[in-house]
Amino acid sequence: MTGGGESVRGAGQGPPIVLVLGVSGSGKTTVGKAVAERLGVTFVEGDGFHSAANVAKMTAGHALDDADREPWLRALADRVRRSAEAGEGLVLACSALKRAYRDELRAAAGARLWCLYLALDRDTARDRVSRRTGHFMPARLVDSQFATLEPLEPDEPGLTLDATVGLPAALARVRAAVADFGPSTGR
Ligand SMILES: Nc1ncnc2c1ncn2[C@@H]1O[C@H](COP(=O)(O)OP(=O)(O)OP(=O)(O)O)[C@@H](O)[C@H]1O
Ligand SMILES: O=C(O)[C@H](O)[C@@H](O)[C@H](O)[C@H](O)CO
Repeated sequence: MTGGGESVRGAGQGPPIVLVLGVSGSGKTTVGKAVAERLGVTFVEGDGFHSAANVAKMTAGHALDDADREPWLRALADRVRRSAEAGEGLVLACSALKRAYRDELRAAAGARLWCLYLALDRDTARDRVSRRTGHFMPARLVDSQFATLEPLEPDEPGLTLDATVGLPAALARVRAAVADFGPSTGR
């Protein structure tokens, strides 16, 4: 897999601040929770920071635009900054589809942001989202997610992971990247 190519250790001192990103259905919540448990750090669900208006817009089948995402990203950046300043680790599940969105979160985290990009094909994303129950995101918005997506770039510390590999393999890949982490996160 391609990706930033740096280990989490390369992301700086202290416990990691991991951004799990990708389109809807890529498994950010599923993988992010497992990674947080593995690292022994707090998991934060980015969807929980959307305004009611944003959720209503997506539920009605309309994609968010930059203006809709701006207050959401600001709130997430504040959350990330709080952990960074406290020296705490964090796993944040957040679509972060554009490079500029990730740059905003990276600025809030200082050198400690490490990106786990879950790369998924469109058909699988659509299939997963349409089968999922109890979630506001309609499958017809999956195309807009791909239209907006800017994949992880080589200079962004992190890892690009095939999102179809399954949880055990995903965790093994992350574990390899975080293997050198210190006692505050290692298990
Ligand atoms: N590796 C996987 N293999 C098969 N199914 C998966 C995998 N990862 C997640 N799923 C399933 O795909 C669906 C979407 O997963 P999840 O909710 O974690 O994605 P997400 O990226 O957080 O989505 P969203 O951004 O829409 O909240 C869920 O039903 C989940 O069980
Ligand atoms: O930036 C966005 O378009 C949104 O964050 C979406 O990605 C949704 O929140 C998510 O996919 C729904 O679960």
